[in-house]
Amino acid sequence: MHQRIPRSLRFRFFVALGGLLLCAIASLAAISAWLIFPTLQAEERATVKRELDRVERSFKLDQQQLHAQVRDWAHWDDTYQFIRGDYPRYADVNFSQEMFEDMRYQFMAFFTSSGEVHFLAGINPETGSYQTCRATIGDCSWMTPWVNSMQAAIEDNRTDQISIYANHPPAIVASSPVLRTDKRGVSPGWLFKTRTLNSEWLSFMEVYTGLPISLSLSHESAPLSDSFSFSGNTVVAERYFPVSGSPTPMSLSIGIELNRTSYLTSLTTFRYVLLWTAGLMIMVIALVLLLLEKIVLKPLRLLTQFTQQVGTDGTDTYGLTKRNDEIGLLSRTFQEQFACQQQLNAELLKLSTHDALTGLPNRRLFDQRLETAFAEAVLAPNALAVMMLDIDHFKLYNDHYGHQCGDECLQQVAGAFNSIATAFNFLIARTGGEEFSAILPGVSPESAKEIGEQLTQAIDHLQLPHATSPVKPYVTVSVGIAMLKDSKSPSASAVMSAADQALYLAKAAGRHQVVLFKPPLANTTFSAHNTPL
Ligand SMILES: Nc1nc2c(ncn2[C@@H]2O[C@H](COP(=O)(O)OP(=O)(O)OP(=O)(O)O)[C@@H](O)[C@H]2O)c(=O)[nH]1
Repeated sequence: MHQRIPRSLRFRFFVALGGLLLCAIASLAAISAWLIFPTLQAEERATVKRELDRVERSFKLDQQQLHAQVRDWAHWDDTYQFIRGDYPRYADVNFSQEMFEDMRYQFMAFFTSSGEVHFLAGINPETGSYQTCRATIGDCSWMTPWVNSMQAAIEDNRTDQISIYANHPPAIVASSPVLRTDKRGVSPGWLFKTRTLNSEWLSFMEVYTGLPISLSLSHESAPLSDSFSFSGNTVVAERYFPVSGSPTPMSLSIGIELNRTSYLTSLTTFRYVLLWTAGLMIMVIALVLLLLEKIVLKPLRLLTQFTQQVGTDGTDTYGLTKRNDEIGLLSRTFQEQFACQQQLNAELLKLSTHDALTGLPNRRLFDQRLETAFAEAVLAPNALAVMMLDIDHFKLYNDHYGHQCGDECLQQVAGAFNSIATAFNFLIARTGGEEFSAILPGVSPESAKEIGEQLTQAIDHLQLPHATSPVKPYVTVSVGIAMLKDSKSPSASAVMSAADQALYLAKAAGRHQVVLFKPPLANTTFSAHNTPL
């Protein structure tokens, strides 16, 4: 039966590894949420901002070109003469609908130095027809808002600059004072040119920038700023420009719509990388677990079972001791240690149950065996004889030959006793200094006496010299025997006591004899019935 380990190494390792895996996944999620995704989003915003910058540069370039063209025209002697009234054919020679369309001009206005209209030309946004006038009347009345704004700019001294007019659609307006080509003298007036930011202009900008562009006017003044709106696969970004020449504060916004392909591709790639990383991590951990289970945990589990099993039947069921690794070494060491411990236990047991001098069982073992034999005899019921044997005049032996020789004598006597006990299969123990006891289960009184005789004869045959013995010139023994059925009460101690009494009689009767205990008869003394054989 293998003991279950509630907090096994395997359990602890799995828990630790599970925790580690959770931490790693949580870290990946945290890094993604707080580092990778914001970085990707910031990168996307930067990309959109760069595109807005590019569109703004194109827009500014268009304004500068218009301004440059206005200056070019305004600083031309022909224009100078025209505004002074010295070149009447100027308009016919230089202006045409094709020129306005080619240069993407909507409207052109010449003003005198006092701000009066000198000449106006433009393409009517309603009809698309080219018109030239000297005043904003009749077919040229559509020019009135332009002229008003421009005259306001002249009054405010806002000339020689580029502005955005909040018309519908809005327009960029460039102005310059008219001067001679060599720029000498006083300006006789001003030249204004407008370029409407209409659908044609948007198409032009789209071709120029390669981006879809939108334009809108807002009735709120906004500083130069950006706004972004991300939705699905597209991002709409707008850049706001302040608008001049309007009675109320207004702003113009140029918007672009961009595909989020790059961002979404990066996102998808990153998610794939993340998934693959997590998947690979789980796979590696599963593989590590598998290897760990196969290489370490399973053998360790078997080793645990082996250590439990070796204590009971000692078998190496899983062949662990044959392994050439640490588990094999541990198993072999454990097996050796266990064998060594078993041997030590056996030796300890022998030491605690056997007499060190003679090697015969000692009193402790004798008492245990006597209790068992007694219980079995009572249960059977069966005959049980016990025997007490004592060397005669051993004190005299010791005194004469010395204690050392006494020990050797004891060993020889014990050896002779043991031979007989082995032959008749009974237990004989050294239960005192020169006293021995035997248990003879299932023997009759006669057989017991016979065995007693054989034991005394065996000692006689040893012919161990005992010069001071009054009995014989060699070592002799006396034997007392008692049958369980003859003892005073049915107990192990009672039968031993009876055997002791029989031995006493044997000694009293001159020693070197076997006496069988006889139970006292009514009105008779105990000793009268226990006579030497
Ligand atoms: N050498 C030796 N002597 C022992 C040992 N154990 C007991 N003896 C001796 O055995 C002797 C027993 O003497 P007693 O009890 O007087 O009996 P005895 O001299 O044999 O006389 P009886 O038994 O009456 O015949 C003592 O002198 C003990 O010292 C032992 O282990 N070795």
